[in-house]
Amino acid sequence: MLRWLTAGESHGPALVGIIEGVPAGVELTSGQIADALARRRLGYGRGARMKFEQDVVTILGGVRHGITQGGPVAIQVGNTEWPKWEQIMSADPVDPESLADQARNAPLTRPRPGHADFTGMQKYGFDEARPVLERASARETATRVAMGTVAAQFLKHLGIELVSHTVSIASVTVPEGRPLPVPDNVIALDADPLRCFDRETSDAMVAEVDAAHKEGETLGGVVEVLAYGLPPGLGSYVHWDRRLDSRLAAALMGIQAIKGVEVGDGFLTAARRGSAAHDEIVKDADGRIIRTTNRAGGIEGGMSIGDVLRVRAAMKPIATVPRALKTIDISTGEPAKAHHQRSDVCAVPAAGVVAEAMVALVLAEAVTEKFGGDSVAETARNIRGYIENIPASLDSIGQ
Ligand SMILES: Cc1cc2nc3c(=O)[nH]c(=O)nc-3n(C[C@H](O)[C@H](O)[C@H](O)COP(=O)(O)O)c2cc1C
Ligand SMILES: C=C(O[C@@H]1CC(C(=O)O)=C[C@@H](OP(=O)(O)O)[C@H]1O)C(=O)O
Repeated sequence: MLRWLTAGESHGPALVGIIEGVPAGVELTSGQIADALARRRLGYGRGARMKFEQDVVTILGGVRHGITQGGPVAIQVGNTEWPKWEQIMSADPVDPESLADQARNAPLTRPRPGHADFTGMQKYGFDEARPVLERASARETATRVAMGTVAAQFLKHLGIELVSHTVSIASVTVPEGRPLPVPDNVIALDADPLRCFDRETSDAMVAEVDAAHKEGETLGGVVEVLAYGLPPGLGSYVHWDRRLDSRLAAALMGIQAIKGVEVGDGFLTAARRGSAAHDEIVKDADGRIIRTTNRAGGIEGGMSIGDVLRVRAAMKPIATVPRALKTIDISTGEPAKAHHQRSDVCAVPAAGVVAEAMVALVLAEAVTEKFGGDSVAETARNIRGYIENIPASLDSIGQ
């Protein structure tokens, strides 16, 4: 069993994550986690905070000399902005006088539409939005990417690799039918300003972000995560919460600002006729059982089928719109404009990296569930044994 938790606030001293159930023997260094966090900071359209803040990674437990030991892996991601927030976000009580003259401490009484601010105040009994936004902020996704790096390293040992990329920014979309990016494309993808593999589309996306920025607007978009090298049979059809697709959907939907998830061709499939909607089963020249297409995105009956996994997530436009939206000032009861200090114009490329981490975590959990193993060598052996025991009449792997 693999489980994980995150804690920490956007402007607190640090974020922290613990992942439990990672087998021993996985190669993991703080440098790898720092590299993954740097990828999350990429993307044309991200705000000022990405430039002046650093993610400081410390592995607090579970790893020795670059190898997991089988115990919980604890990772701290320090906020370098902490000194400015030390009093406002202090865990221990502070003298209210010491805060009085700091503009930063002004109560946030103009809740921002599209954020957790207003309902969070109602639900938790706060008279301003600071305590809500501190935890609701997507700053927390730094920890998810750190946890996801552990999962991805584990999967890599088993020959499973992930790729994420940007499919659309607002209405600018990669044309249908382009070949999917493969793990070898990752460096080029990360070098693209929007993490989009299609040069022309990427240029159009940059122009779209510039136009939105100029007009005080924000943008959303769609990201896709692909997983290569999965064995057939992760997840199950026997119960709804064991389905791999339902677990992936929940994980992706659990990312701040994600409003839709598709598996494979998703909503497009609903508009097709049955004969053009599924992936027919045939034999190739070597007698191996293959699919003619991958419209299902590598999942049938809630299980991986051994083909490329393909899931998409749709992100809404950033809710802190510079051209501020209407709200009510809770301190006066009067109409007002929502609080706005700064924000990303577009965080879709970063959301792709977060989505990749969430998919890695779901897949790592599904792998440990099916194959177990206290060491990664044992997990790999169990996978090999399973594959070797699939009868020749059902062989879709070509062992
Ligand atoms: C990587 C990432 C960065 C984000 N950056 C911002 C931001 O700078 N400003 C903002 O208002 N929302 C930002 N968001 C989105 C908010 O966190 C999100 O809109 C808010 O939590 C409410 O969305 P929800 O209703 O889906 O929870 C970001 C989301 C992600 C995934
Ligand atoms: C700090 C990060 O993202 C933040 C997510 C976020 C939000 O409202 O979700 C709002 C912004 O923070 P602030 O309101 O302090 O400018 C982003 O910078 C990060 O991703 O590391």
